[in-house]
Amino acid sequence: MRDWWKQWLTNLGWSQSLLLGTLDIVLVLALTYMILVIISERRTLWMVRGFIILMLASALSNRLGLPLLNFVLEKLVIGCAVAMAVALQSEFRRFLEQLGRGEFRQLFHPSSLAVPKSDSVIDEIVDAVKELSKNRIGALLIVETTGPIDERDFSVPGVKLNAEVTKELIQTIFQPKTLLHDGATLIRGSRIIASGIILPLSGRTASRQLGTRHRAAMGITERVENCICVVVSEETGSISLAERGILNRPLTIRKLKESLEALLSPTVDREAVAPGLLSLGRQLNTKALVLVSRLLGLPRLRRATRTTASRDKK
Ligand SMILES: Nc1ncnc2c1ncn2[C@@H]1O[C@H](COP(=O)(O)OP(=O)(O)OP(=O)(O)O)[C@@H](O)[C@H]1O
Repeated sequence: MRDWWKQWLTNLGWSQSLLLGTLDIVLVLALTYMILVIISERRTLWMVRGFIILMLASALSNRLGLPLLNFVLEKLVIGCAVAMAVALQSEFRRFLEQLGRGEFRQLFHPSSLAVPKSDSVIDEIVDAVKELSKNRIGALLIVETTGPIDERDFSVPGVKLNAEVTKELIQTIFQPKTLLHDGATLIRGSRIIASGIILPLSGRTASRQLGTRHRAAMGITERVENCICVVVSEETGSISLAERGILNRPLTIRKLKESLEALLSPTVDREAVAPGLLSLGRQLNTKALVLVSRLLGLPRLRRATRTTASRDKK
């Protein structure tokens, strides 16, 4: 196989280096696209961009023959790589898991942005949490931010509900005498998907006061980046919000509402950085049409491009 490949490349002659060069560029582009898909947040992208700049600077200093600068930059690159591995551990974990499961398509497929939570859904959640906290009823809500969570990330997937999010339903679920009060409840968009979900616990050392409910919230949010958890303590009635394995507590109802609004609305920080391949294709198509219409001065083509652009905006 290897000999055949070598023979084929030799037969190609001068076009061999061109072919390999193109293949090299295509593979690097594919890798870059995959990284953008995995990162999926502009905030994190800046960090990766900074890292790439450092690597380029290190390569440049090597080329220019500046050994001292190169030495410092190389050490900096190694330090940053370790820091990034820690900071992006959930992304790395997801990447390795998808690779291990053989889900290659998902590696190139940006998780579609979830329907932004309407104010009414946030209000229903906040009102329910307020009542639960007042009555010291323990609760654990998982709220999806971008894209659905894979059920396999839960220890036990719970009981499917698929019901509209209302404060009455959330409060009813967590009443201590109901069958579903134990475990977590999953909210996707404006629907309650399931209840009685058992989550993986966080391995991080947390405050001694924190029991399994809080550690479960930390566990799922450090494992899955596209969700947050709202926790109401049964013991104290305090409210906590877990994001990326970090527990913010205690929160007032006002602070919880502000945080939910900030985290669940599609703001700049949560904007996807890698467009879907379809939308990428459509954008390229539009740009090509604009160029052709400008060159040829065709009014119809111009109108067509305007229509495509406005469809994209919608
Ligand atoms: N792995 C888990 N996944 C989902 N829910 C869990 C998990 N472990 C515990 N819980 C929920 O937490 C409850 C037990 O809470 P525990 O007292 O251990 O935690 P806590 O963090 O101290 O919370 P609280 O302040 O409400 O007492 C269980 O009854 C169950 O409903």
